[in-house]
Amino acid sequence: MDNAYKIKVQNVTKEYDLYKSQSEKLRSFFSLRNSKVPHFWSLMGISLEIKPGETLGLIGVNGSGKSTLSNIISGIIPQTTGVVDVRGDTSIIAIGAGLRGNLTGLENIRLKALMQGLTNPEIDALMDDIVSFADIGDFLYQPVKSYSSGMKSRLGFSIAVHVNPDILIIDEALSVGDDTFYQKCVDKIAEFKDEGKTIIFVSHSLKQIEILCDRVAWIHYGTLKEIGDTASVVKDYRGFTKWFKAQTKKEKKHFQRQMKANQKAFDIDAYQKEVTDERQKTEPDNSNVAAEVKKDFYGSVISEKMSVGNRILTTAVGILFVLVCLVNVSGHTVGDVIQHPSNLVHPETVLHDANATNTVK
Ligand SMILES: Nc1ncnc2c1ncn2[C@@H]1O[C@H](COP(=O)(O)OP(=O)(O)OP(=O)(O)O)[C@@H](O)[C@H]1O
Repeated sequence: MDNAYKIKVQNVTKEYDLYKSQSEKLRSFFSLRNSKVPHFWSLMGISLEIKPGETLGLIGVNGSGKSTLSNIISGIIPQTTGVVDVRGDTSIIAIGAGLRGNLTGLENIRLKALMQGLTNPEIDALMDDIVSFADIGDFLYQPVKSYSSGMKSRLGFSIAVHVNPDILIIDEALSVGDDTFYQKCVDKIAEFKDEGKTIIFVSHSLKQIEILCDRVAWIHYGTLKEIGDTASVVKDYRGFTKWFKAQTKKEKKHFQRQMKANQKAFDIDAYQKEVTDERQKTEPDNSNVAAEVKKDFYGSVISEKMSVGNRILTTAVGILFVLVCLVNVSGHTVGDVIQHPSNLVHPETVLHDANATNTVK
C-alpha cells in the first residue's frame, strides 16, 4: 500500500449485538457476566485504499456491508477494529441521510451546511443554487418527514454537492430519482470528477457503476471479495449473480444461511492472530509486530462497549445520584437518612413538615 491515498481502510471490522428487545439490552448492560447475546459481524476485516481523484464503486448483494463501510468512512458510525484514515471532508448522500424529519427542507439546508462548516453568509450565497438544483417546489417549506424518498434524495444530493466537499459518498441516492434528476446528478458527478474530487459510489445498478467508476470493490457478506478495474470486477460479479440465480430456491436459502452463519461465528482474536502471523512473515526481524497489530486494531477505535470496571463505576454513580435526589426530596439531612434509612421511604414525614410550614403561613 502506498502513501498517496485519500482514504485508507485497514483491517476494519464492524460487530453488532443482536438484542431481541430494549430490555434485553438494558439487562446486558447491568450484567457483569459475559452476555449470551448473539453477535453479527457486518464487516470481517476490510482493507482498501482510494486514491485522490478516484471514483470507487461499491457493489454487492443486499446486506453485504456496503452501507456499513460507507457510513464508517464518512464517520457516521465507528468501526469495531481497524484504521480508517480519511484525508479531507466527506459529504455523504444516502436517501435521507442526515436530514431531520421535523425540520423543513429550508431548515435542513441551513443545518447541514452549518454542520459542514459553512458560515451563514456563505449559506445565503448558496441557497438559490441548492434550492433550484433540488427542484422540490413548495415542499421546501414542509417538514422533511412528509417527503417521498425521491424528494429526500433530491434535497440530500443538492445540499451535499453544493457544500463543496473533498470526498463525496453517494449511497444508492440515484436509485430513487426520476430520469431528469438522475441525468442532472450524473452531470454533477462528472463535474466533481473533472475537479479531481474523490468519490465513493454505492449502487446496485451495474450500468451506473460502469459509467461512473474508475475501480470497483465487491463486498461479499462482510469481506472484500475483489477490488480492481471496473470491467473485470463487474464481469466477475455478474458471473456470481448468474450462478446464484441458477440455484434452486432451497440452495439459495442454504447459501445465504451459510454466509450469515459465518458472519455470526467470526472470531476477532483469530483474525488478529492471522494478521499478526502474515505481517511477521514479511517483517521477521521486527519483534514488535504483535503490539503494532494490536495498536492498529484497537488504537484508533472509540469503543462503543463499556468495560466491566466502567459499568460498575457508572452504576455506582447512578445509584449515588438517585440517593442524593431522594434525600433532597425527603427533606431530611444526610445524617438523618444514614441513621434512619426508613425516613427515605416515609412520605408522611415530609407531608407533616409541609403541613407545618403551611400552618405557619
Ligand atoms: N444496527 C444494526 N444492527 C444489527 N445489524 C445491522 C445493523 N445495521 C446493519 N446491520 C446488518 O449488517 C449487514 C450489512 O448491512 P448494510 O446495510 O451495510 O448492507 P448493504 O450492503 O448496504 O445492503 P443493501 O444493498 O441492502 O443496502 C446486514 O446483514 C444488516 O442486517
